[in-house]
Order: sequence, then C-alpha cells, then structure tokens
Amino acid sequence: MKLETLIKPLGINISKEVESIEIDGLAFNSAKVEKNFIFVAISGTHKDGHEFIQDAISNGACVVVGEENLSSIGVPYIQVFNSRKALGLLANVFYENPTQHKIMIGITGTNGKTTTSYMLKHILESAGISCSLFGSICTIINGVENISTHTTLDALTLNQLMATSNDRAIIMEVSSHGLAQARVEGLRFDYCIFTNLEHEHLDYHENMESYYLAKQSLFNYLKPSGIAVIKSDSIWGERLCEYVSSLNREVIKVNGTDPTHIISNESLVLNKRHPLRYSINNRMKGKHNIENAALAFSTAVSLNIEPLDIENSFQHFSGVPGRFEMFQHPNGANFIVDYAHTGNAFSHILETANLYNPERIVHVFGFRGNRDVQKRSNMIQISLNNCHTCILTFDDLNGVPTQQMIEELTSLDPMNKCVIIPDRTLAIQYAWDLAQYNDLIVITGKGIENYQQKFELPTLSDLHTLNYLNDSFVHQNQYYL
Ligand SMILES: CC(=O)N[C@H]1[C@@H](OP(=O)(O)OP(=O)(O)OC[C@H]2O[C@@H](n3ccc(=O)[nH]c3=O)[C@H](O)[C@@H]2O)O[C@H](CO)[C@@H](O)[C@@H]1O[C@H](C)C(=O)N[C@@H](C)C(=O)N[C@H](CCC(=O)O)C(=O)O
Ligand SMILES: Nc1ncnc2c1ncn2[C@@H]1O[C@H](COP(=O)(O)OP(=O)(O)OP(=O)(O)O)[C@@H](O)[C@H]1O
Ligand SMILES: N[C@H](CCC[C@H](N)C(=O)O)C(=O)O
Repeated sequence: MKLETLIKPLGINISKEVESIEIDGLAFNSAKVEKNFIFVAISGTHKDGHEFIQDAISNGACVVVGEENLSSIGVPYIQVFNSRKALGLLANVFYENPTQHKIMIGITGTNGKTTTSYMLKHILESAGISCSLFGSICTIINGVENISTHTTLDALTLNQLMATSNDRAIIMEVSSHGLAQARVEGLRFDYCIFTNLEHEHLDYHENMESYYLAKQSLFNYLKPSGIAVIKSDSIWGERLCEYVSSLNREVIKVNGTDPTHIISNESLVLNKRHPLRYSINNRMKGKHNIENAALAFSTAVSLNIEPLDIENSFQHFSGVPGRFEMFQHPNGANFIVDYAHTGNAFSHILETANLYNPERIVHVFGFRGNRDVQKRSNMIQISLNNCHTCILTFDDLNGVPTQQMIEELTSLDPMNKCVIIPDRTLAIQYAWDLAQYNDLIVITGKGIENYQQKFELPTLSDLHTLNYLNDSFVHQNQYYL
C-alpha cells in the first residue's frame, strides 16, 4: 500500500516522493520490523520506542512515525502528536477498515465485561448472527478460539485479527488500559455498553476520576447512529448518560433488576422503552449477573431480536468459564469458582453465596502482584464480614518477590483473622479438606486461568527467622512441610 493512502487519516502533508513509498507492513516493536515496514515509535511505560529507531531501520523500516522532533534519521520521519493514536489509524487503513460492515459492540466497565460479552454472543448467535469475540478469556474468530494475552489487544493486532473475521458482529471488551493507550483508535462502534465503575487499576490511573474518563472515552467512538447502553443507577452511570447525550448519541438506560429472584429463575426489568418483566433461566446466579443479563438483553432488543427469543436462548446458555461456576465435593459441600477481584465483586459473590444458606462459607483468594494495592483491605473486610473462614493465598506475583507478598498478606491481617497459605494449590487443598456437607467454598481471583506463575517459597526456617509464622500460619505448616 502506498504511504500516501496509509497516512490520509493522519492529516499530515509529505512530499510527493515520500508519498509514493510502498509499505508492506507496520510494527511498533523494533524487533518485529521487516523490510519496507513503517515503525511507529511509542513512548511507553517502561521503554521509549524512539530509542529503538535505529534498530527498526536496521531491520528494514523505510518510514518512521514518532512524537519527538527528530531529523536525519536515515529514512523519512513523520512527526505526530500521539503515536498510539497514529498506530490505530494506520492499522485501520492498512487492514482496509476491517470492521466497517460489521455490527460493532464494545463493552467497558470494571466488572461484568466478559460475562456480558458471552451472554450477548450467545443471544446473537441464537438469532443467527455470528459473532467474533475479543476479551479477557479468549478471542473467538470464525468459531476458532485462542487464549487472550490482553483484555484489549494492541491496535495493530486488533485490526489484523478483525480483518480475518467472517462473522457478522464483533463483540469486544474494552479495558481502561486499552482506552488510555488508544488501542481502539480508528474503530467505530454501533453499540457501546457500560457495566459499572468500582475501585480498580489505581496503580495505573491516577484516581477514580481519570479511571472514569478513560472508560468514558469509549463512547467517543460511537458512530453517529450508534447507541449507548448504560447501567445508569450509579453516579458514574448517570454522569455517563449525560455525557453521551451531550454527544448527541442515543442512550438506553438499564436499571431495575429484581433482587428477589437471584438464585432461582431470574427476572429482569428493562429500560423505559421496555418496561416489562422478563424471566430468564440464567445459570449464572447473583444480582450482578442479572445486571449483566439486562445489559445484554437490552442491546439485543435494540438489535431487533424478539424478547421471547432472547428469553428462550437463555435456556441453552452454558455460562462463562470461571465466572460463578459451581462444583460439588463428594461429601456434598459446594464449591464456587469465580473471577472476583474487587471489593464490589466480593460483595456480590458472597451475598449470593449466603443465599444458599450454607453452614459455613470458606473463601480462598489472593491479590495479583504489581496491581492496585489500595483495594486490598476493603476486599479482606468484605470477605471477613461474609465468611466463616478466609484463606489468604497467592495470586500471580507479577514479579513481586515471594517474601514481600507474604509480608503484604500478613500486614493486611494484623489481628490474624485469616489463614495464610501462600501456595494456592495447598490453600485450595486446605479448603477441600475443611469442607463438610452443606459448606460452601468460594475460590476467587483466577477463574478459568489454569496456571500460577512460578514462585519459590521461603524455607520454613526462613519464615521462623523472619517471624512470619504467627497464628495465621499455624495451619499452613502441615501443608507446607
Ligand atoms: C502498562 C501497559 O498496559 N503496558 C502495555 C503497553 O506497553 P508499553 O507501550 O507501555 O510498552 P513498553 O515496554 O514501555 O515499550 C514502549 C515501546 O517500546 C517498544 N520497544 C521496546 C523494546 C524494544 O526492544 N523495541 C521496541 O520497539 C515497544 O514495542 C513499545 O512500543 O502496550 C503493550 C502493547 O500493547 C502491552 O503489551 C503492555 O501491556 C502490559 C504487558 C500489561 O500488563 N498490561 C495490562 C496492565 C493491561 O493492559 N491490562 C488490561 C486489562 C485491565 C482490566 O482488567 O480491565 C488489558 O487490556 O489487558
Ligand atoms: N455486573 C457486575 N457487577 C459487579 N461485579 C460483577 C459484575 N459482573 C461480574 N462481576 C464480578 O466480577 C468478576 C469478573 O467478571 P467479568 O469477567 O465478567 O468482568 P470483567 O469486566 O471482564 O473483568 P476483567 O476485565 O478483570 O476480566 C465476576 O467473576 C464477578 O465476581
Ligand atoms: N486474579 C487477578 C485478576 C486480575 C484481573 C485483571 N483484569 C488484571 O488486573 O489484569 C486479581 O485478583 O487481581
């Protein structure tokens, strides 16, 4: 493709000679550059792509796009205001606007994106609309599933993959990181859905306000005919409705679920346009899942799918891997595996668990390393308020040293109210052994993820020396040795 065509949406003038350069590909990582590629230099969180320009040129870059004011780099250089945005726009043109004829649905919010996306895919496919799915668990394109590396992939990969989709609709989760990093730049949505906003990712975003603004920015990508479907009964939801209206885009407000049917057949009351009560047989229990179903339901109704067909489709909905999945212990105790990793999600899951009237609730969970630490004590408090036994364990450490994580867990539990078993397998084993008929064991944080990043536990004598073997560690010894 000629550079002239490629850079049109950037609105930048270049010489005729440069315009005629033939481009064979794009890369934003110097190691991935090949002959006749454009290299887009991005100033990132850890590295600065501008420092790799010469590597990129050695690998074959014939044009470089970047933010810095550079000259004489050896190949034509195009300076832009925002390299990440430029990457999205270039990728979209290079892959020939792969989504222009598709029904594009983007879902954002702290919790519920994956669940809502699975529900919507199921409803749409039951109505004969094939869907590609991009999200935290996997990408599914033309029915082929691949494990995800990110909730929202980078702009280049997104466009590359979308160009391979023969499906009629694309349903994608759009994370706040994805929005802040312009990973969806160049895409346009027919529907943008907002689930909720809770304390999360404040390791990355400065505060709730900037976290909200990142989420809000998804709605800037609505087509002029696009529709926002917003869970509106919160301050953030209300504010978002006002914002979208100010953009002159249609808003469907979703609220009003019926909390009396949380674990039986659920009912949901939709927006003002459809003030009807629908009853769905949702195998995913909990008020939060009624909310997710209501968002999926409202979007589908707006796509002209008959409410009765939607109700019927839920009869065959098999749920979402790792989200409120129930299993039974041979002795009759029940297990719930879930992906809850915020205080609000804990409230939903544990309140739902309590509705089963178990003898005891035992909760196993940890905290991913190098992520929002401010949310942790609230999560422990909610767990302690709702459970008989809380077992704190490791989630993925993400580079945090084991001893530091042990220290962090112990300091979060100064009164030794929790049992601390760092090795997650042993923590689950402990809960398994503890479980008796009518108990409910809730394991949260990793959901369907069937791996645990490798870590080396300190030896028992190290723990003694470091004085970590306080009361909460007592139970661990028998499993640790
Ligand atoms: C903090 C963060 O989000 N980082 C993401 C970001 O990396 P970055 O741009 O900051 O990269 P960097 O390492 O600083 O490098 C800067 C630039 O130098 C380039 N470079 C670097 C080295 C080199 O030799 N040559 C070279 O060209 C890099 O390719 C890059 O363009 O862009 C990369 C490409 O898209 C992502 O892989 C990377 O995700 C990291 C691994 C990550 O962990 N992200 C998480 C936090 C994330 O995005 N999570 C959300 C889900 C959140 C939710 O739960 O809602 C997600 O959407 O997955
Ligand atoms: N509407 C909701 N409100 C509050 N909590 C929810 C809601 N939906 C799901 N949850 C909780 O959040 C967890 C994650 O749900 P889900 O995977 O659907 O969200 P997500 O937004 O995709 O999260 P992530 O981006 O971290 O993968 C669930 O396992 C459940 O505990
Ligand atoms: N098990 C993890 C889930 C992380 C969710 C993911 N969306 C992220 O933060 O990258 C936790 O308890 O924090």
